[in-house]
Amino acid sequence: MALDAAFGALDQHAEQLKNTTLRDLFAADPERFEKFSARTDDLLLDYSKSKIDVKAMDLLVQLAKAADVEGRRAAMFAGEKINVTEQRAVLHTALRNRSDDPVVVDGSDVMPDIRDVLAATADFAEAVRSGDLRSSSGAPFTDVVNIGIGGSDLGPVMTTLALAPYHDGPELHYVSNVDGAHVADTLEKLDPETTLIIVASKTFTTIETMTNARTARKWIAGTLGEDAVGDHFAAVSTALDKVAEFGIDESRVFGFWDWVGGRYSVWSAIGLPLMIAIGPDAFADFLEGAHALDNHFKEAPLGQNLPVLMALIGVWNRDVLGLSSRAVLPYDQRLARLPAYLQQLDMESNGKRVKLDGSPVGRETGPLVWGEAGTNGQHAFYQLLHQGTTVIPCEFLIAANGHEDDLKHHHDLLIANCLAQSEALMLGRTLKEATSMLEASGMADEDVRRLAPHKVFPGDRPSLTLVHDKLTPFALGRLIALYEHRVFVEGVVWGINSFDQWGVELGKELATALLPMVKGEAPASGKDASTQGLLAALKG
Ligand SMILES: O=P(O)(O)OC[C@H]1O[C@H](O)[C@H](O)[C@@H](O)[C@@H]1O
Repeated sequence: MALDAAFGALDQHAEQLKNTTLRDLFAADPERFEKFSARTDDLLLDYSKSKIDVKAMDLLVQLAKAADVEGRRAAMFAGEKINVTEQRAVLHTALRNRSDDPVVVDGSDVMPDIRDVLAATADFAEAVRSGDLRSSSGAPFTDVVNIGIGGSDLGPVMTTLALAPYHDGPELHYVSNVDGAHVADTLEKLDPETTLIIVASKTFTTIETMTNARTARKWIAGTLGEDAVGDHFAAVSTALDKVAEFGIDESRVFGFWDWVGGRYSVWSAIGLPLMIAIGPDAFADFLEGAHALDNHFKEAPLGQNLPVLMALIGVWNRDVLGLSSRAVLPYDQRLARLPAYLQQLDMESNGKRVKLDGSPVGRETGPLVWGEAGTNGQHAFYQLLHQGTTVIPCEFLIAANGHEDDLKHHHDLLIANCLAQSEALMLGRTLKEATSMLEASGMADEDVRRLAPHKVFPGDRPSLTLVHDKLTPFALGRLIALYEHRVFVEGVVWGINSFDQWGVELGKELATALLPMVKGEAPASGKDASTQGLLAALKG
């Protein structure tokens, strides 16, 4: 079936399903959970609370076939240059390839280089952790500051928090924002004598990172002397010449390659801060988890393939049902930064409006991704999820076990809350149910009539739930890879390039042009009236 026809069949089927609620679907089929859930090892995806039936899933799998998801998947793993606008391969999967299989780009196997850099980062991380690597005054490093932004920040930040129970190295800090408050607040707490700075930037040109790196350099040189700088800096980049210009010794520079997208780079040397925090062995488990999911993605049939299923439900919600956002709701405090991480992964990848050939997509593409850790979100924005006029598909994440063995009662409450939310969104509460509930409380009839509409929940609101055993390094690696491949499959179905990010360029260009005007070195003439007015308000 051609892609347009596959979409057409889905649109038609959605029309037929329009008047069937999730309540109806559950009432009609006691085996709905078995039919619409899938597993790989201890990772379970429950998609039964999505507005789908068997026919919708069949049509969605046909859509995936029509879009040649299988062919595109094979092309990605094989190192073909599927990032066509930048003429690059897309090989973050090679970074966590734990098999002996070669991965060939431009005729040569990239695995030996990957293994070399991984070994070098592991040696460096071990030396920092053990205290073998010393500061300029001979002290072991107690603190590490990673300076980077976007993909050179969010992955390490998110995973460092997620794996807090595995930390046994120096303390990690992250500086990303060009706002001087970020670097100032971070460095203020630290002793330069025992602080190591990692400058992480794929391009080594990003203005935020370079500005923060120079400020940190001044902080070290200003307190410990210019000669101390070399002992207190390391770098991660693909632009080794630019790192050398900055003055970081090449023995402390860890490279990666243009076929690693920034938002897919946590598996590369960009993961160095995480490796310093949890150690190379736990970092290897993290890679193993991602590799296991890569194998699942490659091998499982489309209808049992977790990232494919998540993508198809994503396309169904966004494109067929027209739901414009999705909320990521991890019931895990240590995944508090996952929504921010997924915002870059998903929205930078699939926030596109033209296809590979430059023609308009003609359908909806990537949704707005947002979220917050449960249960905090429940006491903030869930009101809108349950009773607002906008339907927002939710994605719940929960582990069967926490790390706090003596606080199991907390975890039971966490699970109960997580399940209650998806149940409430699905079921809702009818006017009849609200009325009888109020009547049963002995309320006067007039008050019942007045209050009942406010107690109605429309329900029929879709959600996915991901369950796993425990948030280990392996489980975290697997979870991130799951989302990466989900984004990939959605991008393939929409026919877009998920691996470039031209949309971030215009703002950068304009900021560069505005800087002399902000500094008062150039007139603001030629700017629109609003920009001129704002400049005047800020700079007088
Ligand atoms: O690692 P860098 O080259 O410093 O890039 C950092 C980030 O900035 C860019 O503007 C892109 O939007 C991101 O994809 C990237 O991760």
